[in-house]
Amino acid sequence: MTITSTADPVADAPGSPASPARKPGSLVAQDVHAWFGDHQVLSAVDLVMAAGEVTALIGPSGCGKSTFLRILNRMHELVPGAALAGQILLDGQDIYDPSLRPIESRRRVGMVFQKANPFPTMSIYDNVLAGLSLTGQKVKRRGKDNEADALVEHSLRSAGLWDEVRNRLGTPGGSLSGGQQQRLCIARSLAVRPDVLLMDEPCSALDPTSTRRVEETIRQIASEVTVVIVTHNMQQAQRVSDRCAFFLAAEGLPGHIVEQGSTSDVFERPRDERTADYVNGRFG
Ligand SMILES: Nc1ncnc2c1ncn2[C@@H]1O[C@H](COP(=O)(O)OP(=O)(O)OP(=O)(O)O)[C@@H](O)[C@H]1O
Repeated sequence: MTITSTADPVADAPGSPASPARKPGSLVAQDVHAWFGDHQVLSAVDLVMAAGEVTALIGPSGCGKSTFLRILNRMHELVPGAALAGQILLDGQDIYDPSLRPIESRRRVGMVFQKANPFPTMSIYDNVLAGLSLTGQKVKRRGKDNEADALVEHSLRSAGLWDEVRNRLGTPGGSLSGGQQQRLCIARSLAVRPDVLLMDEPCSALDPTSTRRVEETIRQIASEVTVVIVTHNMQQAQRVSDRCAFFLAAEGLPGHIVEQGSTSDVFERPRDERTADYVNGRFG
């Protein structure tokens, strides 16, 4: 798919990608319902994902966590037959407002996927910058006003990868280990200066050591970008998140949030018996 943009390509405008300062956004889901054709998969989801916090979405397979994540950056509407109702407010503005272009919503709310997907033959350096053209942003890459170098370094530092790749920025992204590739994808997402970063099981393809590095990265980036992460790993949810939402889809019914709260409350003092059973591994 070719994405074209009419965005102003002035690189040094306020809020341009070259400016390193970032501000986490607050995301609020209000009364969200979702369907694939006639099949309703989410019902009445209300969730506040506070600025600068990590929110974990947990729950058994098929309860709608990934669907909810895709609704948060308008990727759900790309699925044929998909529909939704409700509101997603990013810093108070509905991302589905007709005046806001989907491409802008997807820049402000980035996504990191289950399997790392760098461009394998493209250099590490160019991989970091690859998201900019897709979102209509430009940075000056040559001459004394070069802004790209600083942006690449800042993004790789934020993603916890700089020290490992600083001397090999010209080598292909595909030459990195799986865990490094996932952190490269996080750097690529950060380079477009999102307010929120969505992560769909970002460690499920990684070994325990790489998983811990990505988890450290998630904690580090939370000061500059709000994180919403789907995970099946209960220890991971406890290690990385500030707040948790437990989704469940009872037999034949759409998924909904059974319980949400601080991660310590959800794990140590769950109010609902089903939450207690799930977080203690008794089902799912
Ligand atoms: N593209 C699609 N077309 C039709 N139905 C879909 C599609 N994607 C998901 N579904 C259905 O929507 C429901 C929720 O799926 P979703 O992937 O959001 O759940 P999940 O909680 O993320 O599951 P998992 O933990 O296994 O990834 C499931 O019943 C699933 O079969």
